[in-house]
Amino acid sequence: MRVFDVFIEEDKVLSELDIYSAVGANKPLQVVNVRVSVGDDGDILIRFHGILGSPIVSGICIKQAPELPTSQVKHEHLICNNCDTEISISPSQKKFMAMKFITKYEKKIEELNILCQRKADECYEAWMSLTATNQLLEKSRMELDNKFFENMCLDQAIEKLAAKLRDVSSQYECDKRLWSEALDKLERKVKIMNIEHSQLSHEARDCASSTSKLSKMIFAVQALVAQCDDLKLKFNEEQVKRKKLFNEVQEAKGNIRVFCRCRPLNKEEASSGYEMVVDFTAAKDGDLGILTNTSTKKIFKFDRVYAPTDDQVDVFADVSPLVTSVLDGYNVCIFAYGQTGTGKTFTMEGTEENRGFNYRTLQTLFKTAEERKETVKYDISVSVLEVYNEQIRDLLATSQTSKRLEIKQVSEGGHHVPGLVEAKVENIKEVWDVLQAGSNARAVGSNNVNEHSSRSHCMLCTLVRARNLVTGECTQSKLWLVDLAGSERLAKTEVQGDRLKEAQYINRSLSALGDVISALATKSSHIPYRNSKLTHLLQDSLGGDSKTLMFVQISPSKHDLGETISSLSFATRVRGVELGPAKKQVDMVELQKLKMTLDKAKQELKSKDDAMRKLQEDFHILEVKAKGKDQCYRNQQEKINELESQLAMKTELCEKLENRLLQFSEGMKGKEEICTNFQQKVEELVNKLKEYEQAESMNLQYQVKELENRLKERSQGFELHSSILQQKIRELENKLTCERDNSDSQLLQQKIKVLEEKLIEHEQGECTLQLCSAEKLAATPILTTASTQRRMSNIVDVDPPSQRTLGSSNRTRNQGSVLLKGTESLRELRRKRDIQSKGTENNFLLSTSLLEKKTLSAESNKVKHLDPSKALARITRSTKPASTAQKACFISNARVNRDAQVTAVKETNNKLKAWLR
Ligand SMILES: Nc1ncnc2c1ncn2[C@@H]1O[C@H](COP(=O)(O)OP(=O)(O)OP(=O)(O)O)[C@@H](O)[C@H]1O
Repeated sequence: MRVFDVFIEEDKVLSELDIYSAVGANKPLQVVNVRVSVGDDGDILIRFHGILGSPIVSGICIKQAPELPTSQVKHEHLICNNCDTEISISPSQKKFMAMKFITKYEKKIEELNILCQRKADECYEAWMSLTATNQLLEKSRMELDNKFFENMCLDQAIEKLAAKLRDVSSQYECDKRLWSEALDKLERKVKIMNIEHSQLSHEARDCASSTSKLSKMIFAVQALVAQCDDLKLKFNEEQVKRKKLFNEVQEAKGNIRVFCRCRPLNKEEASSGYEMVVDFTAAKDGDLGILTNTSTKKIFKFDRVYAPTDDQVDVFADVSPLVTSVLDGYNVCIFAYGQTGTGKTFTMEGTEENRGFNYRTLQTLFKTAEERKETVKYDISVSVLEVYNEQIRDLLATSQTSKRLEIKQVSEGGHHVPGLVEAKVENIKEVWDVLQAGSNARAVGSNNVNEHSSRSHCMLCTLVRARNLVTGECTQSKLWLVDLAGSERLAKTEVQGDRLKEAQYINRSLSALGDVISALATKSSHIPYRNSKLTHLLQDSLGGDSKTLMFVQISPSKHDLGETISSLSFATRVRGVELGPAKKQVDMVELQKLKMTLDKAKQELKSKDDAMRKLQEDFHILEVKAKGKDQCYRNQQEKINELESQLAMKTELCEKLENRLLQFSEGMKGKEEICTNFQQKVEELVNKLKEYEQAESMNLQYQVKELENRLKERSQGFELHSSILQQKIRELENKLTCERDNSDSQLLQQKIKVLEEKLIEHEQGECTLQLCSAEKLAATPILTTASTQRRMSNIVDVDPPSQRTLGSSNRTRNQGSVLLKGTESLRELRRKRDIQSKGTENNFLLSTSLLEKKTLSAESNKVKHLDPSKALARITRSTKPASTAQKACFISNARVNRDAQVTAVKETNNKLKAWLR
């Protein structure tokens, strides 16, 4: 496409100039603001002013313009300054001259541009160093801010810690107060409890002292009571025994007691096939049935009936009370009557495995005597004898003498056999030895009925001498245990000679016994005791005041039925004998003495009873008192125990609380130490921060001063340079006025204007930098938290587009300024900024300077034919936007500058016009 038709208006050289983007393109490019000129040497110079980016030009088509006819050429005239003559010049000459001037001016402009570029570079370098310094400064500020922030954090942490410490200390104080109050309360309670404890202890001590006396009295009374109780117990025991004996006496009253015992069938009888004729169905009631034949049964009644199955123990259990009555001073006679071989010896003597009455009786006597040894002293002696053929034979005599033993009466009712051995026995072993000796010495023969039957009456006499230690009563009693000889009828035995004689003696003695019993039964005035040795010996123990027990021994065999019935009949007769109540065999001499002692004892007992009664009353009173005291003491003791337990608990609690208090106080001490350490650290940090700030501020001041000096120097140099430039411009203006008629003057003027604008902007940029440094200088020494924050916020709030707008508006408004007035406006601006720097924010001026710098940079980029946007970006990267207030201030300042510049440009234009006129 054709860019323009005519290149030079007056002297058309080129008619067309087409630019193509591709070789062989049909249409040329449409390019705006491209200027083409032809130099003196005919070179064509093409300027692409409005091109953005880097387009490739592939081809340029130039067409030479056709020469104008002479009639169309206009001749101009020049007037000589010396002679005022008109000199006609042709357009070509004029053109040549203009070209010369233009070339000259262009060279100058180029030089100025180069100079300006150099200055711009210097300014840029200065700006860059300033930016670096600013960055350093910013970094320092950031560090300072960080430090400040850290300091703030530390302050906050300290405040928090202090608040915590305050809370803890307040809590501690509160707790301490509470604990101290609680401790005071506890101490008061403890004191009260201690007082109460001491009072109670005192009371307890009093009680204890009183109780000791009381206890003494109690002990004494208790001893008396124990004695009394013991006496009572003994008395009761005696009473019981007496009652028992009384009952027994009552039982025995009037009758000789008869027990019937039946042996079992022996082997011979069993083998012979003899039947049992004894019925024991009613044996418990004392009834014994004898089957006389198959249809009839004869009943015999006795005190006790023992079956063959009853052993020695069972039998003796019923006899033992009678035996022990010997110890009470009664004469007792127990004899076994019955047919030979019915078990008389078995019952009285027994065997080693089954001991009989003799052994068991003496055993019981010794046992009872031992039991009563504290109250009664017993002397027991034993005599063993037999009556054989009416002769008394001492079975304990070691040597048989020819002298016959005779029975002699020693006192009323009392009989004695002089020369009879009375073996004093102390224990049961001695008794057994004695019994064995007697048994061995007993004459044992054999006959047809029972080869082992004895043919003599074996008699064991136990003489008991008793002395009551309490009452002093003395008794002498006898116990006769008699194993009678067999009672079988003579006809049946068919004995002859000595055996017959033995049998006759036995029968005679047994019939004498029967006579005595009959006499006793009939209560005859004469009892024929002396008819036989047996009855004579048993005189004091059979009938009268004595207790008699007869064991009738029977055989169960049918073979012995007749003898059995005979024995039972005899026993029945004996059972019917009423002897009357038994009497104690008391020694009369001793009796008198005993009566005396009894009276005395009674009197003593009476007095003792009275004393006892009094003591009992006193004891009762004391007991009641003691009980009351005991109760009181128990209550006091319980209270003491309770108080002691409470005291222990409280003491434990106090100890625990004290321990906790100590622990807490130790913890508090540790915390206080930590807090003081923190405070010290914080103080150290604050001092360090202050020192660091001072050092930083000093450094910054120094750097700013250096920059200021450098800027001053540069501004001075720039002023000098600008004054030189102004002079040159004046010269150029002068020259231009000379060529006012020249057709190229307008173009030159425009170029000059552009250069002036650039110069003014450059100056403004320099001034702004100076102001900025001055403001920094003013702002740096005093750094406060608020100002820093405001500065930060202001930097953030800057609006880049507005800056650009302002920059562009400034640029457009300054286009019409005049160079001279521009320098004046610069001075004015500096003055105003100096004033403003004292009252306005540093950042505002910094941003203003940055905006100026941006404008300058943009213009300088235009000069350097560089991309303005890049230059602007480079500048804006190192700066931060200003706030709205700052923008307003900046706009107002810019307006002032602009007005001043406009007025200056107007004045300059007026002057130029006048000068040109
Ligand atoms: N109750 C009994 N239980 C068992 N055996 C008995 C019983 N009674 C007697 N005997 C036995 O009968 C036999 C004769 O007894 P024992 O010699 O005692 O009779 P006795 O009447 O004493 O005769 P004698 O008149 O000839 O002396 C003995 O062997 C004895 O062991």
